[in-house]
Amino acid sequence: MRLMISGGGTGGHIYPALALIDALKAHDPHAEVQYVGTHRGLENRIVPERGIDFKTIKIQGFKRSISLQNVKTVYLFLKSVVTARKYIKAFKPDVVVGTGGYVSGAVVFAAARMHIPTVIHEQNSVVGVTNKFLSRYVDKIAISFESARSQFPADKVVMTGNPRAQQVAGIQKTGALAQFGLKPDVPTALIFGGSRGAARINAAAAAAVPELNQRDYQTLFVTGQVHYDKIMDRLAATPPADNVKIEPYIKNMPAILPEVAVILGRAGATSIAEITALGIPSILVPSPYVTNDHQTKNAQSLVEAGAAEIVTEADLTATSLLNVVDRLMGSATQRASMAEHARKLGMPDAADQLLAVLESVRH
Ligand SMILES: CC(=O)N[C@H]1[C@@H](OP(=O)(O)OP(=O)(O)OC[C@H]2O[C@@H](n3ccc(=O)[nH]c3=O)[C@H](O)[C@@H]2O)O[C@H](CO)[C@@H](O)[C@@H]1O
Repeated sequence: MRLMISGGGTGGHIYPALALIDALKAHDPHAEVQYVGTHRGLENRIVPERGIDFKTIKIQGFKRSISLQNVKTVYLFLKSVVTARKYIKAFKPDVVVGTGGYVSGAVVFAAARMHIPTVIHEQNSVVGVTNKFLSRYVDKIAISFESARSQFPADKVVMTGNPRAQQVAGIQKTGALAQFGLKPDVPTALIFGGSRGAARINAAAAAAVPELNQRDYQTLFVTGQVHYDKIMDRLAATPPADNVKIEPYIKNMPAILPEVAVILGRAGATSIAEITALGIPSILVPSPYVTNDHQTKNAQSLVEAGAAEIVTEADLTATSLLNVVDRLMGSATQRASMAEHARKLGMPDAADQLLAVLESVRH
């Protein structure tokens, strides 16, 4: 199969695309893949590192208010459709897949207009702007939450789950925490705010470091690349002890996750696919800054199943963070129960399901 895939901006759109590519290559070692992203998004760093053929398009999102910027956005969108057509003509894909982000809008739209089979993958329970726009033009729409179904044309929707779930499911512990100087046999809490880090989670976690230093559990606190220096400056007077490690970004999250006892983090859809595929107890702090508050809805599906707890961003302080993390780290029984409930929501064959959708639309 010749697969062109596009998804950009944040890790939540990129990692599902990479997981699908891995699954395709496992089934068909001769498959050819081209990834189209932007030069500004995280994909520009993550995708070429994996040796995947990577092309870029310049594009920007719409501002919610009427502005001159929107005129520029429309111009850039039309221009990017022209660029996408050029890439498609040269690569000759059998199928074009979009996993979200503005860039996938231009690529998938161009492909649909050229009568090339198209599929989009929606990670969230509330549909993103780009996928909503594309839903009119594409052949099939793969979803990860049942609640997304009614927001798309019914005849196109297939429930597949998030392919990242399959990539992490069943991964065994390898002692990967040792690379950060942590002990593999001591329970570890992972604190991170999605693929880009979250200022409020960082502030609460940084203020909690003097206390975390005293705990008999370990903490791995991932700040997000752009926040790292600021957090380390802030902690100059109260540096982390040996049981607390602070990192800007984790490159190989699938290796780390099976070793984590509890996650405190955002409720991004791809994080949730990982949490449920592996059965990790979680404390979710939904981002209030996303479209239609979709992270709260993502999180609620886990809370209702007894798999997670929610702390709102407004309630998140060093004290509330310590209270909830201490409580879960102190109760192996509660963790085991949450883990079991989380695992029940997991979709460990999601990448195969999505591959089947790709095969079904191929001419
Ligand atoms: C602010 C924002 O717009 N967030 C959206 C974005 O979140 P975001 O990009 O944060 O995505 P998710 O939380 O869904 O996924 C993050 C991904 O990055 C990985 N990771 C994270 C940190 C790290 O150091 N290393 C690493 O590899 C995680 O393992 C995971 O695979 O896309 C999601 C999926 O469409 C949406 O649900 C989120 O609402």
